[in-house]
Amino acid sequence: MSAAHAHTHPTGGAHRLPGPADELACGHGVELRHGEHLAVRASDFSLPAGGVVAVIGPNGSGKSTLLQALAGVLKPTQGTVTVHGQSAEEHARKVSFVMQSVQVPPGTPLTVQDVVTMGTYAGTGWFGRLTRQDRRRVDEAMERMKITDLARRHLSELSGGQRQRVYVAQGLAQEHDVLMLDEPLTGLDLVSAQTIDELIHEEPTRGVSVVFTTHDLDEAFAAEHVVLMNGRVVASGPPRGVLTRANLEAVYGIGTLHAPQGAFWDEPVESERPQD
Ligand SMILES: Nc1ncnc2c1ncn2[C@@H]1O[C@H](COP(=O)(O)OP(=O)(O)OP(=O)(O)O)[C@@H](O)[C@H]1O
Repeated sequence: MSAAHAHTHPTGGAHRLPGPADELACGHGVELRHGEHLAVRASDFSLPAGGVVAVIGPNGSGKSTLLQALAGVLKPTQGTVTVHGQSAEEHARKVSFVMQSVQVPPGTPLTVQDVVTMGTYAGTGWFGRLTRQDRRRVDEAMERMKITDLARRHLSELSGGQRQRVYVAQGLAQEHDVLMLDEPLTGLDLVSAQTIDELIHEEPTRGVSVVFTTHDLDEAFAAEHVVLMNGRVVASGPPRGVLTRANLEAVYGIGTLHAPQGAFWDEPVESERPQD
C-alpha cells in the first residue's frame, strides 16, 4: 500500500482504497484540439480518486491540454472525459484549476487578499456577500500557502514563487473535491516549491484528489499514479510501471537519459522505494 492510501481522513474515517467506485476520471477515445491543431490523439485512461496523479511528458506533449479537458474547460473533439462519473464540464464547478503562473503588469491594483478571495466567487458569484465561512476559507488558504504576511501587498510586487503560492491559495479558497495544477513547481524558489509540494500531498488527506503536470521525474515518482504523455497518453498507472527506462526512452528519445549508477531505475534504489 502506498503512503497516501494509508492516510486517515481528518474526520476519523479510514481513507478508502481506490476501486471501480473510487475512480476520479476516465477517458475513452479522447481526442483534443486547439482549433485545427490536434494536441492529443485518441487516448484512453482511468485515474484513481483520493490520491495524487502526476502528468509528465516533454514540452508540447499535451499535458496542459489534457488537464484542461479534465478541468472541463476544453471539450474533446472525439470521445468522452468523465470526472466522478459526470462529464468533465458538469463536474467543473467542483474543480479548482490553478493555471500556469503568469506575470502581472506593474501597478495591477489587486492585493494578495483580493486574488485569494476571488477563489470564493465560484460559490458566491462576483457580487455575492462573503459568508463567515468564505472568510475562514480565505484565511486558511493564505495560512497554508504561508502568504498571510503578504495579504496587503500588490500582486505585481511579488516574486514568481510568492505569486504562484497566491494562485494556489486562490484554488484552495474555492470549494473543491479535485485540485488541478498546471506546472505548479516549475522554476520556484525552495520555500515556495516545498510549500506547494506539501500541499499537493496533504490534499488527499482532506478528501481532495490532486492532478498536476510536471517535468520532474522525482515528483512523478512521488505520486500514486502517473500519466505519461507524448501527443497522446502513452502509459497510465502506478509510477514504477509507467516510468520505466523503456517508456522514458521511447518518449524522450534514446540516449537523452544518461543515468548514472544508482539512478532511480537501478535495482538498488528501486528496492529502497516503499512497496505497494
Ligand atoms: N491555445 C492553443 N492554440 C493552438 N495550439 C495550442 C494551444 N495550446 C497548446 N497548443 C499546442 O498543443 C500542443 C500541446 O500543448 P500543451 O500546452 O498541452 O503541451 P505541454 O505538454 O503542456 O507543454 P509544456 O511542457 O511546454 O507546457 C502543442 O503542440 C502546443 O503548441
